[in-house]
Amino acid sequence: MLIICMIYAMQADAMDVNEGRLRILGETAKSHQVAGLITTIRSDLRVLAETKEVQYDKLLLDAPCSGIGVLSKRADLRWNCKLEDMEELKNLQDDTCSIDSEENQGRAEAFLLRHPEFLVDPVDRLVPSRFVTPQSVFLSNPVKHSLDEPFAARLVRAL
Ligand SMILES: C[S@@+](CC[C@H](N)C(=O)[O-])C[C@H]1O[C@@H](n2cnc3c(N)ncnc32)[C@H](O)[C@@H]1O
Repeated sequence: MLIICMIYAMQADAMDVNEGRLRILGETAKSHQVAGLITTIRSDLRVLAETKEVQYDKLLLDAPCSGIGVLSKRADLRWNCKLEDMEELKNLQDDTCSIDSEENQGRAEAFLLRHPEFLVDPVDRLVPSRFVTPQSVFLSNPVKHSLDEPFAARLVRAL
């Protein structure tokens, strides 16, 4: 739901600068009876990346993008996070609501160039083959498939 969901054992830390989004997450978690598993943290991810006081094994990044994959609903034009801030991680899932390859494959490829210790974890065992690109990441067509999250890449630290 939020920009990142950091998972440690059965616990998840959800971080966002937007208090309203965190409140909605808290309410949703409560209604699904998993509130005890999620800690919401109001913070700027860039600050966390600089202090590096916390380390996680897995991270789901739903970073701000142009949102052009869901233009019928909204357009979030900020792009505040840098994938390279996540270099301490073992697993990273990068999702966007965009159909712009520069914001999708372009970001993942640039990260992999800077971090050769990471590899793409192929998504073909997780989603139908029509959503799997030759680079083994998830890509859907919002018009054709009526899905709001057009892109996802799973990156795993190999070394
Ligand atoms: C694409 S939206 C994620 C929306 C979320 N998946 C949801 O369904 O509510 C990106 C989120 O990143 C948050 N955000 C933007 N810059 C941030 C930053 N520097 N640190 C933490 N959160 C940030 C925004 O407040 C926004 O909620």
